Amino acid sequence: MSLCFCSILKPSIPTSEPDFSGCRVPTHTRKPNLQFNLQRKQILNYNSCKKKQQRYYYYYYYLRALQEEGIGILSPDDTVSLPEIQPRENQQDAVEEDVEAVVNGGVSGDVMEELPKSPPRRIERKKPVDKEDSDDRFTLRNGIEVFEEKAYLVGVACKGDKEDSFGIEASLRELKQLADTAGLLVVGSTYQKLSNPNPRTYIGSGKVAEIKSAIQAFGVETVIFDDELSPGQLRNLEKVFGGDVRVCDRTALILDIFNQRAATREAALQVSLAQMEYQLPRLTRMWTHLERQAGGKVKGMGEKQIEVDKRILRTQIGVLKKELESVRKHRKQYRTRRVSVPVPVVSLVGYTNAGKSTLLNQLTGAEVLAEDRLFATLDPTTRRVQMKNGKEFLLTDTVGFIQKLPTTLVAAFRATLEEISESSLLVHVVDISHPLAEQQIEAVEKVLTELDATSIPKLLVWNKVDKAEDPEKLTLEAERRGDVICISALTGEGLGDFCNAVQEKLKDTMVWIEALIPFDKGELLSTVHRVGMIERTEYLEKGTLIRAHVPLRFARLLTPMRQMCVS
Ligand SMILES: Nc1nc2c(ncn2[C@@H]2O[C@H](COP(=O)(O)OP(=O)(O)OP(=O)(O)O)[C@@H](O)[C@H]2O)c(=O)[nH]1
Ligand SMILES: [Mg+2]
Repeated sequence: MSLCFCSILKPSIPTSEPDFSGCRVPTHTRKPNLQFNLQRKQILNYNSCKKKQQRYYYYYYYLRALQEEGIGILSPDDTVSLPEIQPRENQQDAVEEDVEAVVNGGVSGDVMEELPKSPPRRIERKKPVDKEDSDDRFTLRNGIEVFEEKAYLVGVACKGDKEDSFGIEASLRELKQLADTAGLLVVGSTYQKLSNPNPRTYIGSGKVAEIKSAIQAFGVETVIFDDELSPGQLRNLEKVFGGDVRVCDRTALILDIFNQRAATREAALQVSLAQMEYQLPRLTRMWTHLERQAGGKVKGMGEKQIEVDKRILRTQIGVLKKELESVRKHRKQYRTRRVSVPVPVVSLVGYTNAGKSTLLNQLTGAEVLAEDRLFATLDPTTRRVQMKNGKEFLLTDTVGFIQKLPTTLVAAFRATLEEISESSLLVHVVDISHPLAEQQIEAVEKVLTELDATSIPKLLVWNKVDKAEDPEKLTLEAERRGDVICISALTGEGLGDFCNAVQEKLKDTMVWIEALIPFDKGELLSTVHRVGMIERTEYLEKGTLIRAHVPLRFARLLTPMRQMCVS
């Protein structure tokens, strides 16, 4: 996994070829999916990585990224040629390391059933054989071979914390899913109940010691906290856990997933910007090595460097913002064009993995990626839905929400989410088979409030009824409530009812008009049929008299004909 604490600096990968003899060339030779800051990612990973094989892996892809296109922030003299390193002959397959799990670990309370138990306290794990241990952990993700870092998860349940309706165990389960999505290998987890988080280390000193022993026992490379840590807490924890262990939080993890998945220029820019803004107060760690290398003799050198870095980072944030602005201008023009077509826009919103993209695909034949992973969709996709009765509306798939969604990301995706705020109707898709469906609904409502989208009419949809324990009971409950539709986006069940419900809801968002449409404006009449709801038609001498519900924008277009009617 490559946590994207994007390096913003001139790369410090040596331009002369380092000694990688005996290292394995990545087996997947597919073209790496060049992301906006892939080079920077590889450089930082290279620098923070101690294992020779891993370092070679990052070096290899860094060079490939350079060779492919030369994107990123690099000066021309950084270009180096790909070293010709022969893979070793008769390379042995990885040898499974024998880790003996022992009970009585240091986990307080019952953590997730499916997560491995806590590490042994007393029994020391055999020291891993570097190469074999690494070889086993190369996997292919999104077309890029990545190294699965070993991760350990940590949560804190604060007493009297009403906001955390998910509960610490469910929240950690979700964090594990996020870690899986990011390509990490979760080896254990723990949590602590506290009245207040420790301002220095977030968790108590006993828990810190417990995690330290887990790090040694499992060879943990990354410790992930379920909540956002302050830069100070991050620094202190890294100090206690030791220089090689990376400490990060949920926000950094989500940012990394977004970074891996950003497919369009706008998404890549948004994520890069959010990463840099997240990175700015946390720069310290990258330069502690200067102090260490100098053996303390040139104290303060790292500190000066941090100031320089911060300045560079701020400049780059400015550049990114400008670039993003121009991309957004284009998007706005496109949206304005679309607005001139008076078809109502319906947006799918909901918790990540609820089935939004599957629903869009079922209704429109779109081929949006839908998979059992968190944050499969980052960019909005809009398609036209044609109903059997000839009516139509535009359906937009959007990025999924999650509890504890970092405010930086909500802000970063605000532009993309403008799609939502300009919709006539929001369809809130819920995975009703999920044990925490209610809590997920609340989390989505919270984000919608942050986005000022509460005034837009909503339709609640219970998806995945086919997967629910008692689908019949759910259907009865939905009928009793009257404000929710039961569907299965996967099997297509209930989609007819869904479209009718959308139509009904859209009607509430339309305005009532009476207009006399001249016979030579036939196309206007057919538009009314497609996007509005005609209740009465009368053929008069001067044209067709209609009484109908139409979208507000379209009503404006019909103003002259509405006046003709009055006269
Ligand atoms: N059993 C069942 N599975 C479903 C249904 N709808 C979606 N899924 C599955 O749920 C998983 C997530 O579906 P997506 O459509 O990608 O979910 P999404 O809401 O777009 O997720 P993000 O893009 O991550 O926000 C996929 O594996 C789908 O096949 C359904 O009605 N029934
Ligand atoms: Mg999706």
